[in-house]
Amino acid sequence: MIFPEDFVWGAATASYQIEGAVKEDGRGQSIWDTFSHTPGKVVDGDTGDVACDHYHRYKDDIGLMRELRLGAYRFSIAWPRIQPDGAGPVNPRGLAFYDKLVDELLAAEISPYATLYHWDLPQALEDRGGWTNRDTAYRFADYAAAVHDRLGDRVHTWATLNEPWVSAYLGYGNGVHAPGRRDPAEAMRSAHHLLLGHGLAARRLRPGTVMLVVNSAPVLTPAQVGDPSAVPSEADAAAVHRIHALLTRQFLDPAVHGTYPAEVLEAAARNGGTEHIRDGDLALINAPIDLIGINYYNPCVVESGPGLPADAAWPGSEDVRFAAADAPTTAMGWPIVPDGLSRLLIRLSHDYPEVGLMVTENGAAFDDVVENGRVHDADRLAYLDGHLREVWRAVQAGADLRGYLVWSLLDNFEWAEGYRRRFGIVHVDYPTQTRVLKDSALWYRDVIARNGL
Ligand SMILES: CO[C@H](O)c1c[n+]2c([nH]1)[C@H](O)[C@@H](O)[C@H](O)[C@H]2CO
Repeated sequence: MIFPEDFVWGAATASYQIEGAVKEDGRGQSIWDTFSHTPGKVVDGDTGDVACDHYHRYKDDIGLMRELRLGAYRFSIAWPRIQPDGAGPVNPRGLAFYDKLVDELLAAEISPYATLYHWDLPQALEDRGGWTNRDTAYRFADYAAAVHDRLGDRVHTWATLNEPWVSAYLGYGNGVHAPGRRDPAEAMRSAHHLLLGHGLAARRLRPGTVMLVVNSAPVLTPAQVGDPSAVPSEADAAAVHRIHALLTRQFLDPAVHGTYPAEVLEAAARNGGTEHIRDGDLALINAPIDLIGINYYNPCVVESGPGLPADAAWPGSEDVRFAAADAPTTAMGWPIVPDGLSRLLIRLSHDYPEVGLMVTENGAAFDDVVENGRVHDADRLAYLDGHLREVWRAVQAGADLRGYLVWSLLDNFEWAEGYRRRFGIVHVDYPTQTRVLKDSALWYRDVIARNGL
């Protein structure tokens, strides 16, 4: 299975998950600093205070990327390093870190892909309402412009947001993520303001390549997981359609087509109203973009559940049951369904033919053991192999798929799960910060060298 000649192979990380140095060089506090230091929010009371100490070890980590022959590295920029309070003058020492990071990547012949927002909102903005406050969208666009002004001569691929659904619905809906608020109406307002920030920022990142990164999944009934030809009941089909609208179309329809699905407007009307959606907003959100970044881990399995209330993370999910899939699971409990990725990519290439696609995250957590300086992570290697075969199938089916970025380069701070869940193809021993290339990393290096499987 050989991929197109210009197919991009890379890896992804995010600032709060790997950098550490949370009080260094003028960095301000983020909502994840606040959240992780709040007792009971993160497993084992873990925080990103040190993480992988990437802020100090980035040159060595880029050496590992070069050893793996990565073509691209997707990282995120910590807004609180650039504007400690989320607005106003740029902190030169914060920007200088990314300046050096980018130069080191270019020296290693690795293309820098910068994500501007991967969840570490400056706490000062949260204190003024965070993403429930429309003004935050405008602050985000100013921040994006300041970063682009400094790095845009060398960074040519930009992601505005990482997974606005997660930011809105886990941050403001069920509170599992920072800032830990639990209000469906606030979640829906936040989703809209995140999209507004995306649209305002996208216009200020040209002439770069601009993408919106979304967590997405094929929404399937339990029977469809193993049998794509399974015919759902009318009620189950309606549940699938509605959840696909809430999970994926809520973000891609406005960004690519300048419209909201009716299901989203109906959910908003039942959860706080739609006054936050002002005339002209959708035109602002619908800024031209070049790519949709797809973060895929597993399908979303649903069936009708008459009488069930909406899930707090899913305003509008009344009468829907989120079901288990008949499949093996990762250490996160997520079902392993590789063909879900090809089914998703082919569907999105049909729904949004105007833009290209890139897999910006795919990977798996398994419990790793270091034996004689090696990590034989056969389960992660099998997961990646199975999913890459589906990426290849999607390309053969005509999807305009530009590349694949594995999540993640390094074991890192896995949000509310802390450090107990390891997604890296490189093992990190946190007490010593020793890095070890897992078998999956050595395998991935060979995939890249062959440009295929
Ligand atoms: C349903 O999974 C989401 O799409 C998702 C999974 N993941 C993500 N989003 C985030 O973008 C990463 O920061 C996480 O570390 C990573 C692993 O949990």
